[in-house]
Amino acid sequence: MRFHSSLKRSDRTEEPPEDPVTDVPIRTDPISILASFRRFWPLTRGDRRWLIVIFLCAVLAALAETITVLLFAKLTDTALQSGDVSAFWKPAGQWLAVAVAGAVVGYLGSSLAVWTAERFVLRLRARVFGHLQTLPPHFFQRNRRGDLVERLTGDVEAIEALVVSGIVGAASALFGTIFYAGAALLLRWDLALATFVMVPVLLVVTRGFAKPLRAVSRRGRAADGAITAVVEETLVNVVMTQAYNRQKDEEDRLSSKARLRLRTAVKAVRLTEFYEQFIEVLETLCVLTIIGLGAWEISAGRMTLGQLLAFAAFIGYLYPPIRSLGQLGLTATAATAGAERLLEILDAEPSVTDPGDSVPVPERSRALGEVEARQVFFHYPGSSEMVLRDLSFTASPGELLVITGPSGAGKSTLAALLLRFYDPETGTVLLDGVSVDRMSLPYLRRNITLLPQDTLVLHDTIEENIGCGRPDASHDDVERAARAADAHAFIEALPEGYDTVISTGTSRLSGGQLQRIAIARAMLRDAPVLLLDEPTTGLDRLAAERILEPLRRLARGRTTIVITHDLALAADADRILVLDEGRLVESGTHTQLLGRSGLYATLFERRSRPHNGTAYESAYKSARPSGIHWR
Ligand SMILES: Nc1ncnc2c1ncn2[C@@H]1O[C@H](COP(=O)(O)OP(=O)(O)OP(=O)(O)O)[C@@H](O)[C@H]1O
Repeated sequence: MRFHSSLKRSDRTEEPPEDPVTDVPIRTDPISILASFRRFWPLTRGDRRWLIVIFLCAVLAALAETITVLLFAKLTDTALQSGDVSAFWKPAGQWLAVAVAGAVVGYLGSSLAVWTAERFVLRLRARVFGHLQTLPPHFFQRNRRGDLVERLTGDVEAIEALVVSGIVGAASALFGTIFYAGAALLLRWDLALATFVMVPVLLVVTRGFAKPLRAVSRRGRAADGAITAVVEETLVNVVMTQAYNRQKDEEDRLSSKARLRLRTAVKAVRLTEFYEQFIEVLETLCVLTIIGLGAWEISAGRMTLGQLLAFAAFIGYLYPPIRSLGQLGLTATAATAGAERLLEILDAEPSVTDPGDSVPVPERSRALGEVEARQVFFHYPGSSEMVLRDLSFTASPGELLVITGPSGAGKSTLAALLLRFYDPETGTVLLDGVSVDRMSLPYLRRNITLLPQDTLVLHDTIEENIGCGRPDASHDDVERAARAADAHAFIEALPEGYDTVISTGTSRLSGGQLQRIAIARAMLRDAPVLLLDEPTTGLDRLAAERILEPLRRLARGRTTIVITHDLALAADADRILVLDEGRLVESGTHTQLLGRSGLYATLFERRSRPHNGTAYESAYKSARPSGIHWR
């Protein structure tokens, strides 16, 4: 079987060094503005015609501006200098008409630019979010959730500033530069050339600012990510924070990241402000040069006052677009920091590929539920430790299989392989005799229902939380499933019943009640294979017993694989597999395994006397008749 050995950046064993303050890996291979642009430009597909319209608007707006300056010169030289009021109306009317036309195209261009930019953000966010959801569990173990959230929000917008607003701004600045420079050259090419010497100075200065700004932006983006990560982690663990009086520690943790953000923000502002003021001084120098030269030319009779004012206006107009071109360079530089962070997500590869339509099973059909592992060897990407070794077993349709063993034996890893979050290095996992890597992922996962240790709750109503097991389910279906899961009574007792909104961490429901909601969801889903990962973890014996009856109903007629340390659950399994250090060391029924005096018997013995006594064992024995029986 195929193994994905071509590890991407995020999978490498050798991790890049981390920034000591932001805890974010430092990139050693920064990407260029052009490369960032090329990677994200394809996302503008579909809006390129609007970009052309925006460019046209920019051309027309610059043209309108140029014409108004020429009309202003005409007015000065005719109506103002001669004192002939009748010469005022025509150029004034033309000026107004051109100004209105310029305002209309300006409005159109700006609105379209914002619309296009927002659509780009939407698409990019959807792309990154979509890709994120295909990534394997170990990607999320290595990246802090809050930092990923920041990438999806702040970094996405930074890239928009490069790709859409960037080129729109560049086009508008470029057309402005061409028109105003052209008009200045036409008016007085010699004077114009004399003032243009500032341009190379401007370019050199902009280049000099780009590198330090890029470094400071990268640290700023990383600090934003670190702040979001700390807030997110603190909110998720708020109970622990309060119980351990860690509020001050959490505040300090946030403050250290916020101070870094402050330092980088101040440094960035200082850099850009210094740049701005430097350009202001250059501009003033330029205007003074024009006035000096112009006064000399007027006194020699080679220039009219109107021409001088128009010329000065063109040069004055010329600087903002040149300056914004320079600023765009800085914005683009800052955006590459965001691009690097997003590409770390987009370049991370899913650990499995979906064969999609080339499935060897009828896509709509329901599997029979035979699950098999054949000589499976597996280690996690980026780790050389073999977690599963030569593992083979078969679970027949309808069979109840319990997988147990010491912590770290590889039980949850086996579940991850059955659901194909990973492919084995060698060996095969099969459903109904077909290797799982030959069937589409939706088909495979539709046929296996996972009930994980921590009940997965959507921030939604109970109705939706159960109903998402089968999207076309009616309220009656939901209620039937809830009754079968022994959840109906407590749901009905809630003031808002099935419309009660629940969410992870803030739910009003107990662990056992949440489990029963998850069981109802699984009932609706009605998959032939059921994978239960520690279904009784976190529940006391009474609550555990209470969910066993609905679990038993759920398991009926399905292949059920229960991963558990709770050997009370193992008693009625058709077969128990005992894993140790990734190997299958024992297999048999509860009675057979106890008789062998091997690892299972030892684990059972140890778990039966957790408090220097036999309380658990006697409770277990007495509990058996009431609810521990699966069948
Ligand atoms: N993402 C990962 N990357 C590298 N190693 C991992 C990863 N996840 C788990 N492991 C390692 O794989 C081994 C098996 O872990 P697994 O969670 O499957 O054990 P388990 O039997 O389910 O343990 P427990 O009963 O405590 O849940 C452990 O040594 C663990 O450290």
